[in-house]
Amino acid sequence: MNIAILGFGTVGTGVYKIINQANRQTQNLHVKHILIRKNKKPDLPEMTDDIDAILNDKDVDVVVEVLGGIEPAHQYIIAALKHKKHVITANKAVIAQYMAEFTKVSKENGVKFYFESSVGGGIPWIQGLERALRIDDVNKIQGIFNGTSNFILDQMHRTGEPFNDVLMQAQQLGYAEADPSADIDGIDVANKLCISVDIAYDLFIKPDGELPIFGIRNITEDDMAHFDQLGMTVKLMGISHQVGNAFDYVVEPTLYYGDALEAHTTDNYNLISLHGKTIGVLKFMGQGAGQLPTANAVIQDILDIFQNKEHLKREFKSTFKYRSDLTKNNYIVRTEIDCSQLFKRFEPVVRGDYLVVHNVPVGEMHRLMKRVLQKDETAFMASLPEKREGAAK
Ligand SMILES: NC(=O)C1=CN([C@@H]2O[C@H](COP(=O)(O)OP(=O)(O)OC[C@H]3O[C@@H](n4cnc5c(N)ncnc54)[C@H](OP(=O)(O)O)[C@@H]3O)[C@@H](O)[C@H]2O)C=CC1
Ligand SMILES: N[C@@H](CC=O)C(=O)O
Repeated sequence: MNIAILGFGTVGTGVYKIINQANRQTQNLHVKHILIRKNKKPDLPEMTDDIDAILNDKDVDVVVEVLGGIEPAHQYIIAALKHKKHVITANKAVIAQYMAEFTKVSKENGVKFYFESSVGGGIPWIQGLERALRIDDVNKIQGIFNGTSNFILDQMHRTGEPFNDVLMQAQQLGYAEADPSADIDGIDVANKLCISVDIAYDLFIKPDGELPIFGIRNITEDDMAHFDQLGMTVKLMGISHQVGNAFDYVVEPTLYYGDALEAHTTDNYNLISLHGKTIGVLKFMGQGAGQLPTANAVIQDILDIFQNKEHLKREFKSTFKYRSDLTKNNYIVRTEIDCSQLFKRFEPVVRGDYLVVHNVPVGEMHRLMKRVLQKDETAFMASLPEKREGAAK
């Protein structure tokens, strides 16, 4: 099976390395072309800067898109599908925007479009979700979907190092996006949550407009110490529920008690859960970012194509509507401004430097926090877990 890799950065290099180890079932895979940027000097014989040469090469069976970003990734994926090449991508940003188009064009051309590595890096999450959907409706998804932000929060918690130092380490380790603001501002989680929701509810939604997103850019060492005193650990979560004809989704920092599995998800690991009627809660854990785990998931997709393994068919026929008040949470807020008035409907209680508000519809909380951020751009918030007997809240 002949493969063309578009983009030779962290993931592209990983795919090349694993294929060239030719171990077990990868022995029949062969990298024929690697697309590099124009003006870049090729340092491997497979390298070319000519996308048309790749598209027009009849011997290329699979195109692996790991350029990142929206264009030209979108354009190249569509062109490859139209040239009857199977496409595999790790690029969640482009999938979240164009999942419906990619699905349609791949069907029309009788080729596969697979993207296991785009959500959860090396974790077989898409495959697990698709398997669950063979039997159950999945009506809740919740996950630590971003390796970089998890690495940052975990390192800050364990070592007390400042945010920017830890972010730099995540970049050096190959976990972060080319623009790491996608990791720390929750955009990457939003992309992955939307892809998961697209599959779970058979509903195509884009990560813009109504999806409430609050990232971890503003978290401080003092916040971490405070949460620690409360016996809690903070994680950046993507969460969606579906009830009747409605669904909701949110990306926000969330506190967990020390005995929750989420609290024990360290380093670049992700932990993604689904809920189905007969399976109950199913959790998937593994390295959510990094060269080899991500490349491993890319190659699993290539092997699925090689072995003619079908994935779930998507039709996007559901008519569920987004409801911003489907879930209500308690939240802890840190801001220098007095916002008791703003939150007066939600039983605000001042706890030292923090304000705790109760039973706030998620969409409303994010609208109110936007107003807080206009006056105090350093403000931070996190949702609180269900109260337990005798636990601090
Ligand atoms: N790193 C990870 O852990 C994971 C990454 N992903 C996704 O995989 C994709 C790739 O990520 P990653 O490998 O980390 O990113 P990198 O930035 O390391 O690699 C991308 C490579 O593609 C090159 N490139 C970009 N645009 C073009 C173009 N138009 N023509 C030719 N080459 C181009 C870049 O060149 P240059 O350096 O010159 O810009 C770079 O070498 C992204 O979509 C990312 O979100 C998914 C899961 C995990
Ligand atoms: N930047 C992403 C890479 C994998 O998707 C992350 O940190 O999770």
